[in-house]
Amino acid sequence: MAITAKSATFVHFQHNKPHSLFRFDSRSSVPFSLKSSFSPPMATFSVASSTLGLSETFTKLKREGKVAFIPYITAGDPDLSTTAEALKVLDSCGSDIIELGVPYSDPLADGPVIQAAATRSLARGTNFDSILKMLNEVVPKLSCPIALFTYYNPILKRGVEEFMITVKEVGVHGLVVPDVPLEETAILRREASKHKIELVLLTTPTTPRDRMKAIVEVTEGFLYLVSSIGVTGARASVSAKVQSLLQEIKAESSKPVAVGFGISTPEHVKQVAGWGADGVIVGSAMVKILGDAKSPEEGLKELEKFTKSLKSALL
Ligand SMILES: O=P(O)(O)OC[C@@H](O)[C@@H](O)c1c[nH]c2ccccc12
Repeated sequence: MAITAKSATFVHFQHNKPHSLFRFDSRSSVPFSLKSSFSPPMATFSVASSTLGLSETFTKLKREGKVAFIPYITAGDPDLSTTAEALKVLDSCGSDIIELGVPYSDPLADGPVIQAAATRSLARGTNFDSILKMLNEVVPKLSCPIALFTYYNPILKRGVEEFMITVKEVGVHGLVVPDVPLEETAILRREASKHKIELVLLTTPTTPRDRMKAIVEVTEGFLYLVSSIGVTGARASVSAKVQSLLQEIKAESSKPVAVGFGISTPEHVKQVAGWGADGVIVGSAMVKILGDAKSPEEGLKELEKFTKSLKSALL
């Protein structure tokens, strides 16, 4: 299904107005009535994570002359026990960092595949506490770090400090909040660094250079370079602009840069790594496999095959 501005309700990343990362298609403003699934913490967790953090992972890979493979999946789709197994599959297939999406009722930056996954997951009753409970059990079995992916409002709803404490307790290393504008990251950054959570910020092909520099300055773990405007979703090709964007960013900072949006084949992975990316992020193509499968077992088998095919492009 082609992602059109209307269906996505979201035209492209807004870069010059600080109020939001995203500009909406005026014909379809997204209602902010939240059906969010967050509730106050029910349980406490404590697990010391023995894995490396995000930036340590990139430092290690750089030393080995390798590029990070970073898959994204939506928690609770098709269900949380399958998510737990999928995390182990992705880890065992050589993922270097895993992005785990917290399903949300208004995923503005997501294309149809991930939006549908979030809807299915919420419909099954997935909520933040059940995700934490699953992570508390699975993280100690993983060798790669988890970067939690959530929209801003659920964090605000839970309280920034409480959110950071809780995710740290279950062993999460990183956090990506795609809809928090740079001007509003101060409190997030303060609480994240207090609890040793690496807050990853995003830049896009239309972010002005001075704004990109400010974002690169404060991002932790790595910089997420969005390859193309629009929403998430597998694309036939990755914009060649990424190559010059990577050069521009690397002229400003030695921080690792991982590229996402549209990457869905081994050729894409090889191409983006060849352009100088320190990491390659694949989301929708992974989510689609789990969402389309006739059973969780089939989904996990297909996920393993697909992940190995992409990872082999980096070896
Ligand atoms: O789905 P893609 O096109 O492979 O892009 C990765 C993307 O899914 C993942 O990083 C992500 C999921 N939701 C997001 C919202 C904004 C930016 C990025 C994301």
